[in-house]
Amino acid sequence: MTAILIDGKIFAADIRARVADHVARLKQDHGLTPGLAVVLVGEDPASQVYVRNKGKQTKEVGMTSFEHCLPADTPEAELLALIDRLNAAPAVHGILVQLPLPDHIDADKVINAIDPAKDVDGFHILNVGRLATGQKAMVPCTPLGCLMMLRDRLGSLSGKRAVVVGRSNIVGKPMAQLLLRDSATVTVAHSRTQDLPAVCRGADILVAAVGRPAMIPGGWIKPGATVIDVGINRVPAPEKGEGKTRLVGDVDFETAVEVAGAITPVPGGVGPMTIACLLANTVTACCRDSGLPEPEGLTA
Ligand SMILES: NC(=O)C1=CN([C@@H]2O[C@H](COP(=O)(O)OP(=O)(O)OC[C@H]3O[C@@H](n4cnc5c(N)ncnc54)[C@H](OP(=O)(O)O)[C@@H]3O)[C@@H](O)[C@H]2O)C=CC1
Ligand SMILES: Nc1nc(=O)c2c([nH]1)NC[C@@H]1CN(c3ccc(C(=O)N[C@@H](CCC(=O)O)C(=O)O)cc3)C=[N+]21
Repeated sequence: MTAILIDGKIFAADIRARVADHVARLKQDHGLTPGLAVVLVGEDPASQVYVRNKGKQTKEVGMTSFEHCLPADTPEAELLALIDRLNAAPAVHGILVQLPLPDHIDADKVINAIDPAKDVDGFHILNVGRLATGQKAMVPCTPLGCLMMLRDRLGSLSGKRAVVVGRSNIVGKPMAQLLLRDSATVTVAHSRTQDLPAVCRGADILVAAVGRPAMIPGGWIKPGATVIDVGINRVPAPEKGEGKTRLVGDVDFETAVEVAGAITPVPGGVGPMTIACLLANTVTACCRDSGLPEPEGLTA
């Protein structure tokens, strides 16, 4: 059996087109342009690439992109002062502070300083609490993208057995909340989970968000399961030449594709959806801010 490939690139392009449509209407009917501010502290090359990509895609859908790249030794107080300014800026509807932050900065403090209405990452404690209690929230982009692909693939998730491997605040926990909200039976596994292979084999829906290259082999997957691979791991690729690397997920794609019913590839799966959902959240934030109807089908 060979799994159906869930193409995140095509899916994300469709979301971006719908976002662009809504942005055009906001401009035409209300003279509004949604704005997204991305803040990067430090010079991590991978993060710089992501920030550049986000800026490019933000402009492509007709929104305004504000980029703030600060040196790695920026004092926490200075970052907090920037967030205050962005909170107060009417042209900024969404704020994203790229994680991880340098060690001398308290990430929780920074995240909770963002106006919850502009928290397009959905990491602010108020949005986390709203999601957990079923109130209208800003939903974290990566889990939101995964949920959209799962709903598209499976229709209803009700009663399905879902296993999320990983319990981070940015992926695993909000993913579990979204699956629970759609009435899946959810198990959250992590580094202390006993007999992880058996836990995974029970999953109709398996979401891998660990950060360990190809750690989940086909033998851990229930035949026909839907597998969402969130992992983004850069590994050496000597076959491409000396010093070259390639991206792999947390799932061992070659063996998993033989067992799963459907699977997301890496790259080209969850990653592009994350950025598309960030743009969607920014439009949603802009509409909520102005008391206008939100775009349909772009929120959880
Ligand atoms: N595609 C995208 O858009 C995005 C991709 N990512 C990628 O997703 C992956 C996960 O990211 P993130 O959630 O931030 O990572 P974290 O490092 O914050 O969390 C990793 C989780 O995996 C668990 N874990 C680690 N080792 C094992 C193991 N051997 N068995 C079972 N569980 C284990 C940890 O358990 P414990 O809590 O017990 O330590 C932890 O809960 C990374 O590869 C990251 O690059 C992240 C964000 C967006
Ligand atoms: N505040 C905050 N919010 C985030 O959402 C956030 C963050 N910090 N820090 C880092 C992680 C990681 N992340 C990715 C987004 C897109 C791709 C992506 O587009 N990946 C492409 C490949 C890109 C490449 O080739 O390098 C793909 O999978 O096809 C990957 C990873 C968002 N994150």
